[in-house]
This record gives sequence, structure tokens and C-alpha cells, in this order.
Amino acid sequence: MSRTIRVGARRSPLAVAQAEWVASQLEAAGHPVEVLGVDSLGDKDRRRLTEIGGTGIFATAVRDLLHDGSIDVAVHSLKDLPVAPAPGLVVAAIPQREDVRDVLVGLAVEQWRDGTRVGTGSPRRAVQLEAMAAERGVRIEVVPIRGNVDSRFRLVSVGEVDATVLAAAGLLRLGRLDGVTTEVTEGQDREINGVPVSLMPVGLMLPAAGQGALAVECREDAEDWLLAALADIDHAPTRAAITAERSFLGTLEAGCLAPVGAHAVTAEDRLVLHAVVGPALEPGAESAKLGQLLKVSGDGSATDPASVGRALATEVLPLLDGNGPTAGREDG
Ligand SMILES: NCc1[nH]cc(CCC(=O)O)c1CC(=O)O
Repeated sequence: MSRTIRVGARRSPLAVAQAEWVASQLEAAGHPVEVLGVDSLGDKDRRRLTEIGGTGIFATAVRDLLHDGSIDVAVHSLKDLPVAPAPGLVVAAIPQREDVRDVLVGLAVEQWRDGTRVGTGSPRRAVQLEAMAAERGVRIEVVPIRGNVDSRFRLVSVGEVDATVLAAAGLLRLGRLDGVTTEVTEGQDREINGVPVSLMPVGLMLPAAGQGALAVECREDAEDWLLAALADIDHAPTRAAITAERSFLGTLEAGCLAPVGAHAVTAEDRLVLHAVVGPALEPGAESAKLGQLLKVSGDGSATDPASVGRALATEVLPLLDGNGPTAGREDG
């Protein structure tokens, strides 16, 4: 017997938009749905994520409601979800991924000079931004910022930083790239509220494992009709790609906030995984270790994506030489 599906997510504008999107998918399949917002510690605490400690702070509050039965389904950004499975819960659906790329918001790379201030709280983005700058012979200053999409945008508009990096998926889900997305090609500048934006090719800025994808989670003892409803919105190629990316991350034992980028693409029965591993580096710290930015690729069968991720990580581990991503943590 089916009934109204209660979908819970954090109360941030992006999390709510994501939950509404999942709700609309379920509604289209004929299921009545109700969306509930949940307050989480990660949203209330304004310190840097690297200071708060613990992984999955965004997921915990929503998961608590799954456990106590006040919601049936939780919607998370996959890239914020720890790799380790949550006891008693299952990721019952991974819907089709949104654009996986990052967007450069503000001053274009060609205009970066020594001392250009680029804001990001993400070690993954920081190491790649610094490498891009180094390639052009300039030293930028990476400024540790965080906050939601709108507040990060504002820091650029008011000149607090010259540029920042945001996930295209977040901007798209919030409708910020509406009307421009189909025309925006990589590197071609567009403007949002007078601020230039440009999609960064994955060859330049490798996204975080799981970026652009959602995890739709429920209790493992959920009723069959609910599991079936969620299975209907699962997207097998996205699940395979994410499985490879996360098994790479998990094998490196890098937290979800580590300076690691991973992006998998499936083509028929094959899966190709590209990854980048940076030195354990605090944003804003002196980055004399840029030579350690390691770019690797591997491929294998799309039917066993976890082993593709594991194999690539196993190749990388000896190269890290004790300087790899330890408890490095990432805000994006
Ligand atoms: N870490 C914050 C976060 N988690 C998910 C997204 C965007 C949506 C996505 O990547 O799926 C963002 C914002 C950002 O990185 O710009």
C-alpha cells in the first residue's frame, strides 16, 4: 500500500531545490509527495568546515529523521556524503547526474595576476586553481571562504574576492544558469548579475567525486513499494560512475573533504576514471608542493565500477609517499 512519501532535506536553498526536484520525479511517477526541511549543524555553524570536524555533518540531521521515522526519504548532494555506508540506511536511488563541472565566477584566468584573490574553502579547488595560476606564471592568493551559493556570489560582486568557484549543478538547480546553459560552452564567458561566469573543462578543474549527483536514501527496512518507487528514478550509468569515483576516494581513505578530484564516464560497457590528488594543503597556506598534484586515469568494466576505482587508487597510493590527502577536508 503506498501513501504520501515524506522527503526530507536540509533547509538551504540548494538542498530544498534538490528535494523538490526528487519530489517532482516521484510525483511524475504517480506518487504523492511532501517535502520537509531539516536544520543541520553544518548550516548553523559559520566556522570553516576544516575546523568543525567530523564528516557528513550536513547529512546527520536528515538521517536522524529517517531513523526515527519522521521522514521516508532523505535527499543529499552525493559529494557531501561520506563514502562509508550509514548503518541501517540504503542509497535507494542515484538519479541522472546534473552537469558535473565547476564554474569560475568572477575574474577570468587570463586576467589573473600575482596576488589575485580567489575564494574557496575547498582544498580540491585550491590545489587545482593554484596549479592553473602556476601554469601562467602567477601566484594567486587562495582565500578560505564558505557559505551558500548566493553569499559566495556576493563576495565576488562586492570585491571581497576577485573570483570563486561553484558547482554548475548547484547554479543550474537554483535556476541561476537558466537561459544561458544551452549556449554556454567551456571557457566562453557569460554574466550573471554583472559577474562573469565560465564553465571550466574537467581537464582543467576535475570535479569532486559525486559532484552533480544526488543520493536518495531510505531505511534498509523500507516497505517494498517505496524501494520500488525509488528504484524507478535510479540511473544506472550515473550510479556506476559515482561508484567508481567513491571507491577511488574510499580506497585512498580520503575524507569527503580531501584535495581529491575524481570523475568517471561510462561508454557502453566501459568505464573511464580520471582523478587528481593534491598535497594535504590548507587553503591559504603556502603551496610550495604544487609539483605533487598528481593526475591519473584508469579504465575497466562498467559492470564492476568499484574495482576500477580501487585499482586506480592502489596505483596512486605508493606515489603519494606519505604526503597524500590525510584528513584533508573539502567544502565542495
Ligand atoms: N559542498 C557544497 C556543495 N555540495 C553540493 C554542491 C553543488 C551541487 C553538486 O555538486 O552536486 C555544493 C556547492 C558547490 O560546490 O558549489
